[in-house]
Amino acid sequence: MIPLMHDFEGETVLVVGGGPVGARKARTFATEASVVVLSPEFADRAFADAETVRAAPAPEDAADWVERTDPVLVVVATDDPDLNDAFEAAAADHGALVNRADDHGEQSFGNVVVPATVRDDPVTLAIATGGRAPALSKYLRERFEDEFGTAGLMAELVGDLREDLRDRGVPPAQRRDAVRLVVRSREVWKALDSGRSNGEQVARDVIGELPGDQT
Ligand SMILES: C[C@@]1(CC(=O)O)c2cc3[nH]c(cc4nc(cc5[nH]c(cc(n2)[C@H]1CCC(=O)O)[C@@](C)(CC(=O)O)[C@@H]5CCC(=O)O)C(CC(=O)O)=C4CCC(=O)O)c(CCC(=O)O)c3CC(=O)O
Ligand SMILES: NC(=O)C1=CN([C@@H]2O[C@H](COP(=O)(O)OP(=O)(O)OC[C@H]3O[C@@H](n4cnc5c(N)ncnc54)[C@H](O)[C@@H]3O)[C@@H](O)[C@H]2O)C=CC1
Repeated sequence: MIPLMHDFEGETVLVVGGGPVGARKARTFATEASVVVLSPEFADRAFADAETVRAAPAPEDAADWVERTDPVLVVVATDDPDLNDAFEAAAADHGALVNRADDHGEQSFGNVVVPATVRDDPVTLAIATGGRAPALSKYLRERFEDEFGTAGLMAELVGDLREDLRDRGVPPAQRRDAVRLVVRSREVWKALDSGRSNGEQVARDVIGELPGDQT
């Protein structure tokens, strides 16, 4: 499977099933999309600012609910496999993507998997195990969060640096070398722990050491 990024801003995501898993997926997608959670009962969990709709659709009602809510993605997270099948089919008919929380097998076209995600804007790191060991995805996410808590700051710093070097007319090969030096520099990472301006200062020192003729 090949990960791709999807922009859900301004879109609707329908989550079917209000258990702990439905709640987790609702929180994931509510960071960007309008989320509707459809379920007869809701677990005592946070659903972020998702709209919760109390209903217990039967499999034959699935198409109606999908038409009515018009989602680009349907997350199927009930404990009823027949109902999950019906919502998967309705999503496909509607041209929406589908995420089945109860399936770790080979995914057909239009079926997507939700990875564990490290987010430190503008950095996004997605982790998956081909459905084999989601608990490992979670553990690796926690490790990366601990290890690279300043990745977002580094991305901002490097983004500004690239623009600055471009504006100053530095040729592409030298710009690339400079950027590579900065992102690989332990000193810059360390300096970022005490803030952006420290990181920036150390980055400038590191670039100063760049031989002009390096390719
Ligand atoms: C295929 C996939 C489909 C999908 O949901 O997209 C799927 C499927 C299933 N998960 C199951 C179980 C668990 N899932 C988690 C946790 C997460 N599961 C997530 C994704 C995925 N789970 C996709 C594959 C991702 C990959 O490739 O790794 C994460 C990463 C993202 C998210 O869901 O938000 C999130 C961590 C979020 C985070 O913290 O960052 C835990 C850990 C825990 O709860 O502590 C357990 C219990 C331990 C265990 O069973 O391993 C079961 C069995 C259910 C049962 O036995 O009844 C199935 C169904 C099956 O395997 O058939
Ligand atoms: N992908 C993942 O990370 C994981 C997936 N799972 C799978 O996801 C499923 C859901 O997990 P949990 O939330 O822990 O289960 P759960 O049993 O706590 O929640 C199921 C939810 O579905 C709702 N539901 C029942 N009938 C419904 C209907 N007609 N329409 C809409 N909603 C209905 C229930 O009210 C409940 O809120 C499990 O059956 C399991 O197969 C479980 C753990 C992790």
